[in-house]
Amino acid sequence: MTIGFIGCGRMGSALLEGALNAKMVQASEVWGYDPFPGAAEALSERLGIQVAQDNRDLAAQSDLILLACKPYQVVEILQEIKDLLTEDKLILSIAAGITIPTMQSQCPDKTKIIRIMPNTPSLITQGASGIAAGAHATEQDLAQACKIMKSVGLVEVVDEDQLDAVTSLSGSGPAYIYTLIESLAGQAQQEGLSADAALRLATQTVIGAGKMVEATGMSPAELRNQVTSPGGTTLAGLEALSANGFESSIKAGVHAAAERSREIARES
Ligand SMILES: NC(=O)C1=CN([C@@H]2O[C@H](COP(=O)(O)OP(=O)(O)OC[C@H]3O[C@@H](n4cnc5c(N)ncnc54)[C@H](O)[C@@H]3O)[C@@H](O)[C@H]2O)C=CC1
Ligand SMILES: O=C(O)[C@@H]1CCC=N1
Repeated sequence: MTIGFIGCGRMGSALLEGALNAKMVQASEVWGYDPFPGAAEALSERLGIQVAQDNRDLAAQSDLILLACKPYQVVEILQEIKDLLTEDKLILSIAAGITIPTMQSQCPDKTKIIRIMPNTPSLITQGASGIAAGAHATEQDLAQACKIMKSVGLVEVVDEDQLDAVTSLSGSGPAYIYTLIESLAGQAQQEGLSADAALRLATQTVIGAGKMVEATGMSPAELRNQVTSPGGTTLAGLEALSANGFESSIKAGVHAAAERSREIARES
């Protein structure tokens, strides 16, 4: 099997490295193309992959073609490689908001397509991705796509219409958490901590709380109760958060991102 990466930017190179680490393929069976000078060449020097001359060369060489370019480039690139898409090839796309029907409409009738919504922690193998298969993709195709994504983190197989929710949660979510860390650390500084210590403590608190949910199997509500003593500091903090709209702000943020994802899909 050969895998080609159309776009060797942040996400493309992370997934490429993940596929190699998972030993799905040898470096000599991986192709990369990126018009940005040196992008694919740098991966070739570091990891030993092959550099394609252009997207057509890459499509001809690859059994599995992973679109890791910007969303607005997907249709144009599929038009460019359309005549090379034989029935055995599998297209994977991580482009936000570009639906399987939109991609299918640019490809030969039976083209196998799988759509993925990853997130940036995939760059450090801590990703959380949603995966949805198109009508012509087989169970084996889905298993291959899952294997690539599992090499960089957690994977949930979903229906395509659930990918907007995945985008609004785990796709955009790292940005919400960075904002949370910034706010926690910023206020702790006001309360007397140094900037560095506040950032370290805020970051580890987010990591530790997430790992508690994962490791204990307890619900977030049960874990919250363990922290909250009657008449204590946590209760005072939680009440102030609630009075200032914490939960409703988060719900509004996730909803706005999901709506924007649906809107981008309609426009594509
Ligand atoms: N950054 C994020 O949080 C997430 C990004 N995505 C999706 O991942 C995709 C890639 O995003 P990033 O890696 O963050 O962007 P990036 O800008 O780092 O990478 C995109 C790459 O595509 C290359 N490119 C431009 N024109 C091309 C062409 N004609 N053929 C081949 N390659 C071409 C660019 O030179 C660039 O290196 C996007 O579609 C985005 O929607 C999905 C989930 C999360
Ligand atoms: O902001 C965006 O549109 C992309 C999709 C998910 C994360 N970044």
